[in-house]
Amino acid sequence: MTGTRKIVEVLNGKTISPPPLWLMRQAGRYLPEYRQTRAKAGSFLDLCYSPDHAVEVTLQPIRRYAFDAAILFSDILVIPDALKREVRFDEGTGPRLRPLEIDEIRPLASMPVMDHLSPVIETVRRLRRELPQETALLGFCGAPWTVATYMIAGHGTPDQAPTRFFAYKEPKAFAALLDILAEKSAEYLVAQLDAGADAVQIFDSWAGVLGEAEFAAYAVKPVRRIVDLVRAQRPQAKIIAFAKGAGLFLKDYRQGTGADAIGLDWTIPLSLAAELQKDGPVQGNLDPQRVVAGGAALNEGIDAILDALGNGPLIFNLGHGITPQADPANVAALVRRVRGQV
Ligand SMILES: O=C(O)CCc1c2[nH]c(c1CC(=O)O)Cc1[nH]c(c(CC(=O)O)c1CCC(=O)O)Cc1[nH]c(c(CC(=O)O)c1CCC(=O)O)Cc1[nH]c(c(CCC(=O)O)c1CC(=O)O)C2
Repeated sequence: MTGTRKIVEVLNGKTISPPPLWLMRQAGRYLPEYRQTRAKAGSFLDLCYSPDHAVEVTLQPIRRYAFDAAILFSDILVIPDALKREVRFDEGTGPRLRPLEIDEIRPLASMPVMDHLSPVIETVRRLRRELPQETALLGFCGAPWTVATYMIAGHGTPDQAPTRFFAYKEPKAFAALLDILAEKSAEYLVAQLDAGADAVQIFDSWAGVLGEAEFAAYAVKPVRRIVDLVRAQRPQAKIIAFAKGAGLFLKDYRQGTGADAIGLDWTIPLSLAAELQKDGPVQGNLDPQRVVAGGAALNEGIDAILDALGNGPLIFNLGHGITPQADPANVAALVRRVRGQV
């Protein structure tokens, strides 16, 4: 049945017109129905670990927009949470974790994560049963670099300076942390695939702060390790890798990581995107603020992407997650325009 899922077809290199689409963070705060469920669920992580609620919020944008893929409602920080880093999401201030000390790194290797994450895997299983047959189901994890930035600093930071500093001062310990995160993440992705995910995405959302040597060592190498570990167990796995802000470093990113498709943020020129598309599927890359602006800004952004990338293997998406300020009516307009229904 997966043959009829357009996103799986594109991940196999096929050009489909109009392109299939989904949006990062499509289940989220911009939807009133998400906010209602969120209010009932308790904390944000309670929502992530409650299959009933996580299935409900994942399905909400599918009911509204019939996106070609659902993305599992979870978060990249469930891995540190499973590693006992005491992850908390305070209202409006973003995540807080217990900052990692250097001597706490190596013991992480022997910590099991899958018991803690079993409710998320149950959510995947239920979603595959409840989604329309033609709708793909995507799983995901954070890339080791991006997850490490939260574990080292203990919270989000503007340019990940604490982690860049730590990596320069303690390169061996930092490399060990990235290795451990790659192994735990690969185990988590294989479980998502086995539970019914058609493909998985690896989010390296903070790759854009890395210099050339650091991008190779902290972004490409650990993601390649996840891809190799997953493919060693599930050779047919379809993997999307998204390194936000990577710019010209994307030229070697598909080959360097072994990913089937690469996600592009909105700062990637469409001329470069078209070059990258010659090597395989690309995903993106509308500026999420165009969805907030709506009107001509939204339409012009969509048209430029379809003109430049619509004749090759493309999964239409934003260049990063949809923001809470987006108007659901603008998302409906986006879907109609991408599908040529205007
Ligand atoms: O600012 C920071 O560094 C912390 C960011 C943060 C995270 N989870 C968070 C927050 C607070 C917030 O979004 O306000 C907390 C978070 N994660 C999520 C939500 C829901 C929403 O966006 O309104 C929220 C807000 C929760 C709430 O307040 O109700 C859910 C989430 N996180 C994520 C995903 C996967 C995806 O993006 O589609 C998904 C699933 C979305 C879906 O099912 O449609 C992944 C995620 N979580 C996170 C990151 C780090 C980078 C980033 O935020 O963009 C990333 C990767 C990424 O989106 O690029 C960490």
